[in-house]
Amino acid sequence: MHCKDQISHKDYQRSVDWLQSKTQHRPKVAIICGSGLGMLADTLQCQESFKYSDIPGFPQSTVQGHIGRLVFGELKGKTCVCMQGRFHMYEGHSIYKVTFPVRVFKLLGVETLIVTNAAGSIAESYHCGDVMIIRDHINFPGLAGLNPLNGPNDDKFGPRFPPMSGVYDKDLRKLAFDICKRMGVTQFVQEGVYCMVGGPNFESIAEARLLHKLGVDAVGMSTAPEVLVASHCGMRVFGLSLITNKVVKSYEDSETTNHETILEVSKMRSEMLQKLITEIIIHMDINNNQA
Ligand SMILES: O=P(O)(O)O[C@@H]1C[C@H](O)[C@@H](CO)O1
Ligand code: HPA
Repeated sequence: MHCKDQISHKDYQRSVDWLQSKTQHRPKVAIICGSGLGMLADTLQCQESFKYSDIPGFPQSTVQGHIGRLVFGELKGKTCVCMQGRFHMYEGHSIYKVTFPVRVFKLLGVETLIVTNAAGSIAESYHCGDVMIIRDHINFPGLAGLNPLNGPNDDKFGPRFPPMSGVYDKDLRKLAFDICKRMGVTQFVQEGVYCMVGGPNFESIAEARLLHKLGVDAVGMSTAPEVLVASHCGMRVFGLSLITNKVVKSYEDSETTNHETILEVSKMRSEMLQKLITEIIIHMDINNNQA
């Protein structure tokens, strides 16, 4: 990855101009759907959708379970934009391309970003099918210098040295938990630390044990770069991990992880997740339609 891959303000604006010429929707909330979780977009009313391949500057989704469409619409009167499929570095995209849509959302007027992902559990108490409200993250690629904010800082988006404490909005986390109580699903709900690794391989046992020692609750291959860029440009961030598999931490355990099982578990819980996210959006303060 080189800073030469960095994307200019003009390039983000080109994508924004294209989208605004095609849709009247002016979203305040953006949702990034993780592996197998794209069905949420299908529940939007008054939908208008665009294939990534048609949007200037957008890369292509290549992972199964990531459809590759940007869907605009309303959830109970609140205007949203939903990524049916995200980009991962392991697909070969630069980290700037992975986070490209987030800055496009910012320029479209989005104030709140909701990120979802499929993740493996490191915490002993977690089960497959649990939903983890993300309290914080460990960004391994970021710690190693692979950061979407590398290169000359664009002050129009945010400061050179952004803080990363308290990124996952406390009020939205509380709102989500209260909604889970009302939905009667708290037995499936956790709150914890998500760790991003580069992928595309799943973890070795020694790596899984290391993550456990570091206080990681769930591990995945996305989310942190998008959250970083959103937070840098002042967006409010809320994140959910769907626990799709248990990460093997014992040499006696012969179980292995695969993407197909991950997609099956995502499917199983997608309805609950859709309901939860819809309720969160309905109940969050949104300065709707005042672009
Ligand atoms: O986009 P997410 O983070 O939901 O995708 C997860 C991590 C890998 O991309 C893939 C592994 O099955 O699912
Ligand atoms: N490890 C990394 N990424 C993942 C996993 C996992 O176990 N499950 C879903 N995404």
